[in-house]
Amino acid sequence: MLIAIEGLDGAGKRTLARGLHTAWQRRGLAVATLDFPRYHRSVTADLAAEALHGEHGDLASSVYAMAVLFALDRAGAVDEIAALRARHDVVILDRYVASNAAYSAARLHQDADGAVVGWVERLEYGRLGLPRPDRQVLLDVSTRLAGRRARHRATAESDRARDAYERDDGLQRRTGAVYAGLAAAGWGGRWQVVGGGDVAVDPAELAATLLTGG
Ligand SMILES: Nc1ncnc2c1ncn2[C@@H]1O[C@H](COP(=O)(O)OP(=O)(O)O)[C@@H](O)[C@H]1O
Ligand SMILES: Cc1cn([C@H]2C[C@H](O)[C@@H](COP(=O)(O)OP(=O)(O)O)O2)c(=O)[nH]c1=O
Repeated sequence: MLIAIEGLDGAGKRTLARGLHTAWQRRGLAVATLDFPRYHRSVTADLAAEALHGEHGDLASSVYAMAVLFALDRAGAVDEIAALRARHDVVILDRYVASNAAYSAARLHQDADGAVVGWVERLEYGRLGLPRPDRQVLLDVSTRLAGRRARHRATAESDRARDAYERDDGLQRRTGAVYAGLAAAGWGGRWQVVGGGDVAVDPAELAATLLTGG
């Protein structure tokens, strides 16, 4: 089973991915987690991060160029995803293709049925041959809470200074709206929205629901 966790910067995706990982392991399942972008393992991922921290000239100003970098990072992981799936019952992806759709549409002030969302779908699921996830989990926390956590993390961890996307409150708000639209439309497969109203998500409970298909 391929499960993608999606949401805003600071939504708590990494924390939830760890919680799901532990919950499934406790049930005796073989679990693997893969984070995107694959920092320090993929040059394209590192270039994208560096661009979002002000390097590489006007690279970050191009929505499509940034999306191509993130997409090529994933394209380089197609074999790795297949190998992980072959050896595990569940593979958790911390961000996946829908991140590109949501952030790119938000940057262009488009919504979930805008042109760039279709372009991401054709590029990544089409040309680059990325597998569609069995389930996409949208961790739907408010922009306010996600922003507060991202700011806190930036002060607590020296290597986590906020990047251009994280500093842009308007972008985060629009990204949240696009994510909601993608989930409502079932973009790229089935979605489960959790955490709405900033309620705490119980990973063990969610792990059980995802397995039973509820
Ligand atoms: N449910 C939660 N309750 C309280 N703090 C949380 C929760 N989830 C995440 N955090 C904290 O918020 C920050 C961002 O969480 P993280 O999982 O790294 O988010 P993301 O991967 O979505 O950017 C971290 O400092 C984390 O410890
Ligand atoms: C994976 C991915 C991330 N992004 C954006 C979301 C984030 O704002 C930014 C960095 O990804 P993120 O996973 O949040 O990295 P960090 O650990 O540095 O916080 O890139 C895309 O626009 N498209 C993608 O495909």
